[in-house]
Amino acid sequence: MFDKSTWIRLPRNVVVGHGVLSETLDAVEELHLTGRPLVVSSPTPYEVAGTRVIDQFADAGYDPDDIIVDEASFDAVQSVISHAEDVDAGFLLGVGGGKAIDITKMAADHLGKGFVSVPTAASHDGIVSGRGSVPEKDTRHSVAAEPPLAVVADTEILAQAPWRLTTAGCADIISNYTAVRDWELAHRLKNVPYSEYAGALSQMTAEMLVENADSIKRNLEESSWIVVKALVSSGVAMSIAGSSRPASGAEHLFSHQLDRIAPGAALHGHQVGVGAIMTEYLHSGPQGRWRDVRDALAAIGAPTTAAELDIDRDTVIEALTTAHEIRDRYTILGDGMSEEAAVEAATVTGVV
Ligand SMILES: NC(=O)C1=CN([C@@H]2O[C@H](COP(=O)(O)OP(=O)(O)OC[C@H]3O[C@@H](n4cnc5c(N)ncnc54)[C@H](OP(=O)(O)O)[C@@H]3O)[C@@H](O)[C@H]2O)C=CC1
Ligand SMILES: O=C(CO)COP(=O)(O)O
Ligand SMILES: [Zn+2]
Repeated sequence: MFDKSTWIRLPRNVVVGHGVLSETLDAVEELHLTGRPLVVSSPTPYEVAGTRVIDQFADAGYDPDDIIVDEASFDAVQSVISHAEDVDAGFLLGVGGGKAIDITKMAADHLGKGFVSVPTAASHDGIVSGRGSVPEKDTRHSVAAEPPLAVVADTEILAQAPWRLTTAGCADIISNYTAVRDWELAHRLKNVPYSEYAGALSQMTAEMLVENADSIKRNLEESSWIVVKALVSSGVAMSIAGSSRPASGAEHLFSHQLDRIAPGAALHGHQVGVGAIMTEYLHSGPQGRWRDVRDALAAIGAPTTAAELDIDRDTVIEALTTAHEIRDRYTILGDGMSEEAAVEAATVTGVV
């Protein structure tokens, strides 16, 4: 008997373009959401976009409330949940980078309330995904969360954000190459469920971004357009898969481990990009495609070395040799790299 079933939860409205922040109210009203809007943001995005979103709702007769979060943690999620309950929020808008958006989608999931994603940086592919990524002690959880009902991505705002945030988003997409390789490997070796559609979409998204690398330039708003479309596409791949597998493999485990050992040193996207150079080397060997990954990152101006991440050699080696412990996700790292092998991979690829 055929007894498979799946839920693919995708946004209804994806609004992308110059000045579309002013259409947030329209995008929300079109969803028939009711009650009090709660804007969840972090300090800079609050200034850049949060206040304008609040004003829009206030002018339209809503009674918006807001809360500022500083870190991606379960405590922060809990504080948003408590605040939303206190003010009787009807729906939540996450305004910011990956941190604010992840916290909001997890809080909305717990509350059973609608969630709207308003990215202020094209820095990560969690803009659309129904996953939240949160560190806790020695591990990092990829949690099922409320996918956005609508996404409002204003390319004017994204283009005005620091350029390094955009190159981080590009690197998060380029890392899909190795994430899909790891996923295929886990399927073959460990019978992990694999979705051909999600894998193909994720890989195609990375290929299209690399093909468009020449058009991704500082001070060019069209760059934000190209990158945010890729981030949306990658998030859709995660939604189809029902996991972050299409966009998160060993290169993400390496980055998550860096977040523990060297917190705040570099952006998520930049770390996973450098991780992808080394994990591609592990997949395909010295003559393999790791140079293509490195060159694609270099072409868009993302870091390709530990020094560019502001991380020292020993930290890279420690993160590589311990990354497999972060979570139960089978990757090319298997049951762990020896120190000698980690030094070899990081040295041959020029990361250290
Ligand atoms: N759920 C998922 O599927 C995914 C989740 N992620 C998660 O997302 C996070 C990484 O996202 P990222 O965006 O890099 O992290 P942050 O949200 O921490 O944003 C990075 C920095 O950019 C600042 N910022 C954001 N927007 C602007 C702007 N318009 N102008 C100036 N500064 C701005 C933030 O300011 P401030 O300090 O004030 O916040 C912060 O300092 C990680 O926690 C990662 O795990 C990543 C990919 C996928
Ligand atoms: O960053 C992600 C995809 O780009 C997903 O994060 P996780 O590794 O926590 O699932
Ligand atoms: Zn990522």
